[in-house]
Amino acid sequence: MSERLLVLVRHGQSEWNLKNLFTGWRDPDLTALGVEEATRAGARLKAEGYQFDLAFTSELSRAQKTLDLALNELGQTDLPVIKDVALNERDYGDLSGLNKDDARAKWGEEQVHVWRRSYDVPPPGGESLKDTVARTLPYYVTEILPKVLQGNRVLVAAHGNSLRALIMVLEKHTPETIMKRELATGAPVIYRLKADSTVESITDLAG
Ligand SMILES: O=C(O)[C@@H](CO)OP(=O)(O)O
Repeated sequence: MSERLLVLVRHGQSEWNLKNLFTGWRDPDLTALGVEEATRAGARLKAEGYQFDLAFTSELSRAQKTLDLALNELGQTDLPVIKDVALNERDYGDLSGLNKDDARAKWGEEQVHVWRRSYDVPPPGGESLKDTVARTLPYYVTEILPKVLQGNRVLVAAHGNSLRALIMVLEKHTPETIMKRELATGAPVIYRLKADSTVESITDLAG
């Protein structure tokens, strides 16, 4: 029987997560803690007995490095890896590089929360979650999902908001409930899919 296994993991802490800066498409490296989180993610997956046939990641180094570190722990450094811009973080536009607390002081707590977590209000010059879904979902449907349904065990290392875009569909969130769905760095979320591509089970390896 096919496993139909899909594991999503957000990259480990980045330099800009640590500095509390809006990151989006900017390309900071992982911190030492981020390296540790990514390594731990791979070790957790290995301890639970997971192995993979294929991996996907974004074109940003924090996600690629997280994947490399996890695969190293899994003993799967030769796994085929597909990198695509469709899995990049949500573009934060003009907010990229700004400090989140400075932004709250300038535009107010509520406005910044709306930019960060609302479904369809984009930050100035950037993408809303809805815009992000519009590029990640077609990629998921055409490139990732068919591989899972064919029986490949698939690992995806990407970003808080590009993964929330996929999770919105997988977990059937509404624009309201997705606002509260946070994803911890380096914490794999394991989905088993049914043959009709809906979710059979979810296991969160957070903590
Ligand atoms: O800065 C970013 O790109 C994201 C993810 O770290 O931040 P936020 O949680 O504000 O969407």
